[in-house]
Amino acid sequence: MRKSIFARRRPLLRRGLDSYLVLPLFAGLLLLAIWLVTVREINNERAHAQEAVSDSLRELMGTYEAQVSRSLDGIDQTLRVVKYAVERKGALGAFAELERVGLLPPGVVFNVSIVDRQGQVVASRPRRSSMSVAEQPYFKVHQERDSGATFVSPVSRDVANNDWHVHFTRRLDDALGNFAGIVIVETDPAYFTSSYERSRLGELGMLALVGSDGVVRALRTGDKLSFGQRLHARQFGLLDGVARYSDMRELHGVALNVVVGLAQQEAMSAFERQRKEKLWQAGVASAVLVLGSTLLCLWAWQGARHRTHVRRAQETYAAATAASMDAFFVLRAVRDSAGAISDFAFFDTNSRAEKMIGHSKEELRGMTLCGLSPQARSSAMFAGMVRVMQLGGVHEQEWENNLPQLKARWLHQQMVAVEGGVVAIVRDITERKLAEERMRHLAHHDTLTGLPNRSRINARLDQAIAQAHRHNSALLVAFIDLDGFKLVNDSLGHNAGDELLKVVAERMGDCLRAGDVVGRFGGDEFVLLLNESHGVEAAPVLERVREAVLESILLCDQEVQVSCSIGVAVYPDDGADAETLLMHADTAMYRAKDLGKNNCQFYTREMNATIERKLHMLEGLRNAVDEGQFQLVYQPKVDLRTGHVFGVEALVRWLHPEYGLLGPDRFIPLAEESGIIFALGEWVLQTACRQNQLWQEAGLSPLRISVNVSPRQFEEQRLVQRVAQALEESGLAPEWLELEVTEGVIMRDLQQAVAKMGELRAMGISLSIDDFGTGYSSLSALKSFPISTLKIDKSFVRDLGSNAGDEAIASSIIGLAHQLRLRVIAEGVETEEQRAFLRHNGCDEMQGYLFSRPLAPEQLRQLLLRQSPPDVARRQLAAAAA
Ligand SMILES: Nc1nc2c(ncn2[C@@H]2O[C@H](COP(=O)(O)O[C@H]3[C@@H](O)[C@H](n4cnc5c(=O)[nH]c(N)nc54)O[C@@H]3COP(=O)(O)O)[C@@H](O)[C@H]2O)c(=O)[nH]1
Repeated sequence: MRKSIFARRRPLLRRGLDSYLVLPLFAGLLLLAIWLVTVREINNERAHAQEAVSDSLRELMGTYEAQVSRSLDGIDQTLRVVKYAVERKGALGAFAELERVGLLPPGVVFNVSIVDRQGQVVASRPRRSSMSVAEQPYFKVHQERDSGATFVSPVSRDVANNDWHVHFTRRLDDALGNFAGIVIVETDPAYFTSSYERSRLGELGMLALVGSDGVVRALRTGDKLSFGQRLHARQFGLLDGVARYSDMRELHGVALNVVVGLAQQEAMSAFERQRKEKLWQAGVASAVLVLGSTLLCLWAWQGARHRTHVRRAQETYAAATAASMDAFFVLRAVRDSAGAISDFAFFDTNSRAEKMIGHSKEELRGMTLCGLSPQARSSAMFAGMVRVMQLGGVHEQEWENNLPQLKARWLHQQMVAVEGGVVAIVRDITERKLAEERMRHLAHHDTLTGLPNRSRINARLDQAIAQAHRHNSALLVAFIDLDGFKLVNDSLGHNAGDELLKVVAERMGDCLRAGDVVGRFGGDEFVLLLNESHGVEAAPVLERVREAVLESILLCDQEVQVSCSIGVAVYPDDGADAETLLMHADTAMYRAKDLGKNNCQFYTREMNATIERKLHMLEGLRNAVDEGQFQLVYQPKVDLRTGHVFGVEALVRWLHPEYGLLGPDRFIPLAEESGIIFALGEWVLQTACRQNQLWQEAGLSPLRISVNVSPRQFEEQRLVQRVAQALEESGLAPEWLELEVTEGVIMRDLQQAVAKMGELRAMGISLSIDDFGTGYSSLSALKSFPISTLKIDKSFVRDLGSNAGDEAIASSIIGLAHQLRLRVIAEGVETEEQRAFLRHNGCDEMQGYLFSRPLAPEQLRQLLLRQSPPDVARRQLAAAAA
């Protein structure tokens, strides 16, 4: 069941009043009231009952007293009548007289006797035999005392028949007033209790006739009759173990008391019944009350406990949410007349939410979501909340915020349905989203240029192929490789290289049409995807790109110029899938390189033949060293001042079994690429050293032989070791060996290069920088090179005499070299004009076709002999003839 969180906290007093603590108190008071009323009623009932008992007693007493008084009056009457008759007629005639007038009492109840002064019964009714009562106390009382009153004796046995009787006696006097005997009226004691009525006295009621002497004349309790016992008035309250209400009254004119008693048990039985009934009712009411209040109390206690939990949970929630990094919104659903959710009203928020929304909690409490932001109704947030209210449970979603009131771009929202509304936990995930975007971008883009990377280009190419297929249009895939980038990178450093790539990337981008794509494939390789839909040709874009790349760039305060080689494959003619198109574009690009760079080539099937040839060459190259297919030619180096050959440059040739004699440009890059350069370079080094040593041993003037060292060769760890080995094996002195390295090779890792050059220099070997001017050596770096010669690249020499720029460069290099105390050699000197310029500008040495092409060893030997002094030449010729 959903809990409502919209209930506000109730006031303390109300919470206290209906709390489980008040209930027992209230129940206790009610219980007390019940019992007070019950006890009071019982007491009242008791009082009424006791009053009724008193009334009954009084009534009984009245009745009993009247009865006994009547009986006693009758007895006394009889005594007086008999006395009168005796005193008038004598004892014997008295009864006859009385019987005649009917004044004698019935003999069944009373015995009447006349006793003479000796105590002898002289007459009796009913008749009995004579006997003496002289010893009886009642006779003696009258004999001894002259009293006209009736004496009532305690119950005693009759002398005649042994029956128990109460004796009432009166004194008889003679004419002189002397004692003349007594008159006795005796009766059964039961006579005085015969009026016992069960209906009034109950089973245990009491009637008694007691003498003033305390001796009981007759006592009836229920069916039991007794007499003779002496009892005090208060003892009648508890006889035979039965408690009774009793009353005693003295009879007038006779020393007797009448006593009536009602058994408390019987007299109060109605009351007791009622009392029990009331107690039972009160007991039941109490039990119901206790049970009810206990249950109620338990319920209230549980309720209070639950409220406490809820309160604590709310307090915890409030504390937790207040400190939370997430924004909490408690929103109550607002429904329209049809019951549909039309809005959400703010109910509660935390401080993070206040910040996010720019309103305080108090301000928000009076607002609705759509009231705050009308766009909210169409937002993902609103839809999510409605959904969670309909489906329940917990829902999460991320959405891009379009509500200007929320100060976040991306939000993560977790919603929980509660009774009547939702709790929304909202987190600003803008930073995470941006980071993800960045990550996504990085995964698909090149960090340096920001262009799509290889994986992205592949994906875009797949899309572009699909689109071209759909539209039945052509797609151009251009593979672009920068020419000379390596040189810039190696010479000016990686930062300059990076800058160059960024500029080139930007320029390429500027050349594209809408819908074209440029990406960086890695290193200095770029790929263009150009659509040729609707007959619009893409070739002009390629030309624009080529020209844009060719524009010079200022890097490290130097103007640098690079070009690019472009290879193009066209969908669907050159391939139907991305891989094939890229492969063919790459092939075309290599063809562009082969054709002198800075041009664009469209893929043709023949290009594959070139590639195949290249592979074939590579295969042959692997065995060429072992099979002795290489040979060295030597180009003389001439002193410009003397015109004498002072050294030679060893240049390698490959006598290919199929293709004939191949120049180094055809196989050196392949050897570099494949690593065969290590073995080939070692062979060149050893062969050159051996040849030079042979020439020297043949008596020719010693020459310094120059050997070209390629970049990978120079970087190899074992270079110094290999050089030392070549010298050792050939026996050539180190001063007759020179190694030529290019600027780019040195600049690639300047520190290590300088260290390695230092090692070689220390061995006594000379070092020169080849193709100087085409790299980007800094002057400060140049100072630290342990070199002896700079070689001016033939590209600057070619136009000497006609190109002022080249002339300026050449003369600058010469001046610079001399300032650094280096010798300068110019290569590719083909004309007298060039030689004249060089000589005139102080160039020290030259090599070129003007003087000699590269020569086979024997040809060179002949040339050297020609310039040797005559005696040396003669010796040489003789040696040759021998
Ligand atoms: N790592 C190695 N590189 C080598 C080796 N042998 C040669 N090479 C490098 O190959 C490049 C081409 O060399 P090559 O075809 O031999 O051309 C050289 C000369 O023939 C040429 N040259 C000399 N004089 C002239 C001239 O007057 N005009 C003209 N057009 N060309 C001329 O120049 C090349 C020598 O250049 P350089 O080395 O810069 O002095 C070349 O770069 C060689 O370095 C090798 O064994 N290992």
